[in-house]
Amino acid sequence: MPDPIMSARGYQSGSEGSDHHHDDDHDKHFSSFAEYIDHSKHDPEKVVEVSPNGRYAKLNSVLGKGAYKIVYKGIDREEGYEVAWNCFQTTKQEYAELSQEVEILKRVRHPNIINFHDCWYSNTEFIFITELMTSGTLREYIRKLQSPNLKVVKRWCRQILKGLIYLHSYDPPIIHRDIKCDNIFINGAHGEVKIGDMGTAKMKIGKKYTVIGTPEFMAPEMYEEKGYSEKVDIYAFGMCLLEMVTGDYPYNECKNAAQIYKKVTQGLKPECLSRIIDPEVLHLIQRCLAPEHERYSAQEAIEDPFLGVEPEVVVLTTNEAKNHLTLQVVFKGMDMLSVKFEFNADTDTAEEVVNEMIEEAVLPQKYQRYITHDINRILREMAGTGDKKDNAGHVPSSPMPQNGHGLPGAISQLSLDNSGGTASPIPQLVRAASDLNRKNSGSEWTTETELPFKEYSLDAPIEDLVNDTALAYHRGPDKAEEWLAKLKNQDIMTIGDLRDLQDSDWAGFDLTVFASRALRNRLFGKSIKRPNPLTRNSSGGTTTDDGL
Ligand SMILES: Nc1ncnc2c1ncn2[C@@H]1O[C@H](COP(=O)(O)OP(=O)(O)OP(=O)(O)O)[C@@H](O)[C@H]1O
Repeated sequence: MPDPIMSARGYQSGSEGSDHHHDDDHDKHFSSFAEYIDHSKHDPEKVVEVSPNGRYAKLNSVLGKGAYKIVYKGIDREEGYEVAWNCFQTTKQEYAELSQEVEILKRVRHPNIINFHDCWYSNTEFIFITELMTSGTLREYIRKLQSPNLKVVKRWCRQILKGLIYLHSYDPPIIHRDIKCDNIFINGAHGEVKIGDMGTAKMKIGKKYTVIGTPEFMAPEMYEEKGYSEKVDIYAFGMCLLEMVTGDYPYNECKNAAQIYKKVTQGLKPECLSRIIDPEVLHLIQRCLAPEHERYSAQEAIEDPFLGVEPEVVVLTTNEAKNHLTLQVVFKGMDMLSVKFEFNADTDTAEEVVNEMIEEAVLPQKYQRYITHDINRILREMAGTGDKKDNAGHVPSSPMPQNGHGLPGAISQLSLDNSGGTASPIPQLVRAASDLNRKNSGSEWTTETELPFKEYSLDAPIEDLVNDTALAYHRGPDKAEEWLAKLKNQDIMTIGDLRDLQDSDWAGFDLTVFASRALRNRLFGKSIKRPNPLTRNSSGGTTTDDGL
């Protein structure tokens, strides 16, 4: 039988070394078996232990050591990915007392919290398997980047707070108790930040150097031993933010824990706080370090102006005439949150479209002014592009005032001026408007109210609905084609297929908010409710439905 070690690791004696091995050891030549054994002891990929259920393997590679635990690289043999194998010295009795906490930890699942996969007790050690983080801790990163810029700091803070919001939303809240930059881990490639060292705070009680938490990051109420709440994590987060922006460990002016204790209980803040000049950062830190009853919750902290998400509207596509735009509201700093919609510069106004999306709860009300302003900026820029081409001198003095049809007033004026001249070098936006006016007066275009409501049979092809909808909402055949393709991509072929869908299914079609709603409204026989600023009732509600 071949020696399992030798065959597994490809031992080659000096003279017999073959060149057909291609793993890490392959190019190494050992002069003796003893040398090979010695090498394999240091081989970081060597499996040195296996979990009782056989799923996890511990490798011969230490990722790091803390005051309480040693962390090794491990492998999840079922899924084939690397994990962190954590070894924590404790008694079986203590381990047994943790069983309830462990069950909770197994259920904690959040993108900003390191996953806890499994645990067991073996030979004086509590062993637990967690997600492996590849780029070390936030503290190491701060040292590496010297002083990270505020954009990066904001991104980190949002992620940490999202994790805390999640933990604190449990009933009773899960309190981490040891938030600090060493317990926050980074995955470098995507700048992903996750809270780690979950659940070990309790285990550290009764150990030699017992404090729950780390003195510099401990809120005053933690020293008082009168009980504390999840707000201690926010205090610690405030200290982390202080470290992120100053690069200094808080209270590094203190020589020992006793000095820190004295300062904290007297309400004296770390010296490095006085170096912060940015008023927004300072405000957030102060709200996190405030006495417990005045301190931010995690939710309040993430909504602080320093971290507030800034929506930005970007143009995804435009037609040649630049009057049919596909726009997207992107929330900088919020992963994945964006809203895509179509905008018809001839018939829509920024105000109406934004109001509509707020009514439909697609956008939060608080961004109304911001997004409206940004859409208007885009429209102005579009009109501006046209201006450059307008060497006939038809430059709108102010392209943005809106007329009742949502067309920038000065532009619609211009379109009338140019209605007869096809060769006139009018702005593209203006030319499109005049084209549309002409189409609307003929049979090619119509408004929805002119299309009678139609009951589609269940086996009718979706083309019927899509084409009618595009026609009703002034969208051209290209749009109809686009919508059709997206539906057919998901195997939607007939009206019956569409009628069976849930709201969540519609969300998966990659249709714009507008397209999705227009199709549904047509299918279920409703008109889109659009607030008309000209006919608001006294209570500020909407009285009309202009049928668009
Ligand atoms: N999930 C992980 N992925 C990668 N490395 C890790 C992971 N968890 C811990 N480490 C590494 O192991 C080291 C020790 O872990 P940690 O600091 O959590 O130990 P501890 O004894 O619980 O902590 P402390 O000394 O802060 O109380 C960390 O500094 C880090 O380098």
